[in-house]
Amino acid sequence: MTVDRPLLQVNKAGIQFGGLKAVSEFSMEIKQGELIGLIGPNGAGKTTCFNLLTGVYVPTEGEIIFNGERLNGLPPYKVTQKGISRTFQNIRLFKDLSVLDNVKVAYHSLAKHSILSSIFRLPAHFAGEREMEEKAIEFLKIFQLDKLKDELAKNLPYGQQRRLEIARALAAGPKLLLLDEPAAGMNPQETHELMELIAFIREKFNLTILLIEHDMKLVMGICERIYVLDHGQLIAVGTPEEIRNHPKVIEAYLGEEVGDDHA
Ligand SMILES: Nc1ncnc2c1ncn2[C@@H]1O[C@H](COP(=O)(O)OP(=O)(O)OP(=O)(O)O)[C@@H](O)[C@H]1O
Repeated sequence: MTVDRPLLQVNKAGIQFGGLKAVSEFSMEIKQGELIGLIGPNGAGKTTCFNLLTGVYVPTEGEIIFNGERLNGLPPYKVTQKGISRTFQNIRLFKDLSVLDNVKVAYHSLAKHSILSSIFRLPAHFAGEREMEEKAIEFLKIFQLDKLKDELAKNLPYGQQRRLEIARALAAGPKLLLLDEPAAGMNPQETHELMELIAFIREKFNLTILLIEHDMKLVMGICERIYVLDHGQLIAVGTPEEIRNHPKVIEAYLGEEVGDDHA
């Protein structure tokens, strides 16, 4: 399934906030279909990398090439349109909207019907709405949230909110999905189910996935390659086995467990 061409290429990208180089000379190459992990101790710069990739921050150095196009300077919504979707470390849902509407909002940008037909409520609008709703329910079924479609997002337990956020990110039709600590706050059973779900959606939607995760069992269990950041710098890239035994990684995590449990 993996095709031999980089979908994402990051060349020595970085960003400085005042005097602080939050990330510097960060390079990464991800091929279509890969499932890659991004790890590092607290404050290493992982979320900042996601913010650079998604247009939240404009890099002060280097470049980001996605699908052959330079992304530097594009606003987040354009980056999404280009095919990069994400979830957030602190879940960001429309908490007072229903589960179904949370997914429809994301799907809306892809809907075929025009604004004009929506305003005049032409038949195409209703066909578009119906199509959108059916599609949204399909996504919810994959995440076993379809029976909760009318529930307000804020009423869902934490693990389900995390799954809903992934469903919404997927509904935007990404080629590359960025997951920021998808297992945070989940119990071991939920984490195990999430691992299976990530593997499943990757196959089903022919996705490329980059995930930040502190749960080493999850990272080591599903990622093919892992990038390790420390103090804003890349200190290692390799297979889970290589990373587990990498002296710089062990040093960076000194006092923490880079084994099977939480880091
Ligand atoms: N907008 C900003 N302004 C100033 N400093 C920032 C900004 N965003 C991030 N930083 C700093 O950049 C560094 C990296 O932060 P980042 O959140 O990317 O780390 P992280 O690896 O995701 O950490 P964690 O695992 O704790 O979430 C930190 O020192 C942080 O304070």
